[in-house]
Amino acid sequence: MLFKGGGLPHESLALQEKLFGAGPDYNFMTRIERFKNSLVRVQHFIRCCARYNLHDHADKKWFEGVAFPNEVSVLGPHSGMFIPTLKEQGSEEQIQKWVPQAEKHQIMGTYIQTELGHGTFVRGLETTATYDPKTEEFILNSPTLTSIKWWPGGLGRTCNFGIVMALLYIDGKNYGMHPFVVQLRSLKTHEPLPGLTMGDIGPKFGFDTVDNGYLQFNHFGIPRENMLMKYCQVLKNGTYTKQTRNPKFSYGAMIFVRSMVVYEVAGQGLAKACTIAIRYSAIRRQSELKKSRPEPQILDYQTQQYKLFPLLALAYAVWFTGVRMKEIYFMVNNEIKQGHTERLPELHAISSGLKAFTTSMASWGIERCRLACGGHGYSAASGLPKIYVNATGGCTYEGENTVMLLQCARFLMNIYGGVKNGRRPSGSVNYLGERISSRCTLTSEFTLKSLADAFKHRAARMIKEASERLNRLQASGNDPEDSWNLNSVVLTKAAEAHCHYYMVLVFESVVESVEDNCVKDILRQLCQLLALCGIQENSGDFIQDGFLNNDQLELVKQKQLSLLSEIRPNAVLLVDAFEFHDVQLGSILGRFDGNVYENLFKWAKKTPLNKPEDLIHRLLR
Ligand SMILES: CCCCCCCC/C=C\CCCCCC(=O)SCCNC(=O)CCNC(=O)[C@H](O)C(C)(C)COP(=O)(O)OP(=O)(O)OC[C@H]1O[C@@H](n2cnc3c(N)ncnc32)[C@H](O)[C@@H]1OP(=O)(O)O
Ligand SMILES: Cc1cc2nc3c(=O)[nH]c(=O)nc-3n(C[C@H](O)[C@H](O)[C@H](O)COP(=O)(O)OP(=O)(O)OC[C@H]3O[C@@H](n4cnc5c(N)ncnc54)[C@H](O)[C@@H]3O)c2cc1C
Repeated sequence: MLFKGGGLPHESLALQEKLFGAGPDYNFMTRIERFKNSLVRVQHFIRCCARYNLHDHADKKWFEGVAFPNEVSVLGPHSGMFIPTLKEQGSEEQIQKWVPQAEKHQIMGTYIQTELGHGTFVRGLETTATYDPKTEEFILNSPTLTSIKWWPGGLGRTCNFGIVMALLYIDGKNYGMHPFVVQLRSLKTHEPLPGLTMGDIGPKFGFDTVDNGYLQFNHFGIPRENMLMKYCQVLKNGTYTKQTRNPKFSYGAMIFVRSMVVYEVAGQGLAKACTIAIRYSAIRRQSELKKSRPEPQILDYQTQQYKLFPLLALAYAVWFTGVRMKEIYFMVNNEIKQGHTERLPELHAISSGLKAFTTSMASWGIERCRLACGGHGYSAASGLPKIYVNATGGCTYEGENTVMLLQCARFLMNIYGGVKNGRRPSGSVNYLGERISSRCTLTSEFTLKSLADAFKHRAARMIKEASERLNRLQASGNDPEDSWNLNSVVLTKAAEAHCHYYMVLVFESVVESVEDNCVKDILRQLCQLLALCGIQENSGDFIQDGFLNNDQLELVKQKQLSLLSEIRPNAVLLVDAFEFHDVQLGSILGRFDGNVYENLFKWAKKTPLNKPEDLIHRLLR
């Protein structure tokens, strides 16, 4: 109950739905079968929402976790981007018009921004929306090959609506990127409307159950009322008005999804992979530890613990950080709604940074879990390939990770520059206003405070050095843009150090808040392990300025190893605490009942290659 709290009733309801738990095995389906099967579950999910009166977004999420295990359905872009953008960027009238239809799934939408030629560089997008005061329409057009919209989830076959990001032109003047609600397909025939060329972009690394699509506009007219007008308006006569608000408000949908991805994608993905690998390591026996004794569980090998327990600690850390990220998002978004925009830059920076930092760590961690499962980890029956291909998409979508780290670094450089000019930082960066201690106080006790302080020191130093290096590059004659590029590796590392510190701090605060002493002790061990592994893996960063000395590094190593033995008795319980149902794990290796071998054998017998098939038989005869 540490993790799920109020969500359990909805999860249990979903688990009662036969259509979700049973059915054909995902691994034996072709892409088209996977897509169709997902659509069947989407329709059933929609019926369940009506039957069980599920309106609240969080309640639906619990349900979705069972209905679409380890995959994104077309409901992802609809409920994660289309509806939130309508709500955040639409006027009251527009919200009244579209949101109820969208929430009842009478219209299905997606978020259409990326183009063939540009994804990262939003200001480089080329799709135009030209206002015609005579017809009171915006004419959407794709002027070049590279302006064809490319990637939006659900665009290929499913969605009949979309929010299209396009450059607004009035009277020949470019007003920049704006969001437009566009009907794409007939509500009767589901055919694309005339003036639109659209379809699926083809097979991908993962995301098989989503029809990511392309869309080309050929002078396609939409009513004036379809530009989302909360922040900017185009009047009938073509007059453009805007509130004196931050132009980056039109990027709001991206901040929302980035904030959610930390928990939904990185936290969940890594926790599932750890559950599978640790449960399996308690079942699998191999080799000899002692002569003439039974083969040990592979989880008893120190090297196996060294592979998996730091990932378990990381899974807890990312999970807690994801929960905190969601809270911050809703808090700051409420402030923004009330006109207080001061914390928007910080929200953008921390959501960009954490999205990048945690999805990269989770992808790397999921792959290590697979390796830790040996041969059976390589089988689709482990469930790990599916978890990996879907989670690793999070490193790219919603802002490619390097680019996101650089956005975070940009904020850190601004703040650090301000501190140099006497401004006091606050929130997640308040430590940049503190004096950096030059010596580490770490002792063999390894208090969580002293560990967090070590990460604070590392982040503050790396940010300071990145800023000073930037200044030096400029002082030696490089222009600001070249200096930035020549410093960008250092900048991304500074941003990572900041995010790492943030994650350790969140974990520490969770441990401190736990009242049950037994749980607290176990979580403290995990938090210590997370921090100690972080120090060891990045030891250069901690010793470079003499902050940590060799004796302290030796202590770090010793404590790390002793924690492995201390965590071992609780390891399986610690993954059970995530409370993933077998349906959600989709893994034979990670089954709760531990009945791995019998089920692997049953599963292999079902593989389609074992069925009589004429052509294969003839070729082999
Ligand atoms: C319930 C939801 C669950 C969700 C769970 C997820 C499950 C999965 C579901 C669906 C799966 C897939 C969804 C994927 C959807 C997509 O991928 S949609 C497309 C996303 N595209 C991107 O993310 C593009 C990335 N690029 C950008 O964001 C920007 O172009 C850029 C930030 C890289 C640069 O923007 P630009 O306008 O050029 O800005 P700069 O000149 O660099 O900076 C100017 C200042 O603006 C600040 N800023 C930038 N972005 C924001 C922002 N979003 N908010 C606030 N402020 C921003 C920037 O820091 C600069 O500030 P200063 O001048 O003060 O330094
Ligand atoms: C599974 C999936 C789902 C998606 N869903 C949607 C969707 O629903 N709607 C939608 O609109 N889009 C969607 N996208 C598109 C996605 O948002 C973009 O692919 C993403 O933002 C990355 O942009 P890009 O493809 O242009 O990468 P690129 O920018 O071309 O990245 C390639 C390389 O260039 C580097 N690079 C680029 N710019 C810089 C820079 N300024 N500084 C340093 N390095 C740089 C990157 O770090 C990277 O290594 C989806 C993508 C995927 C993979």
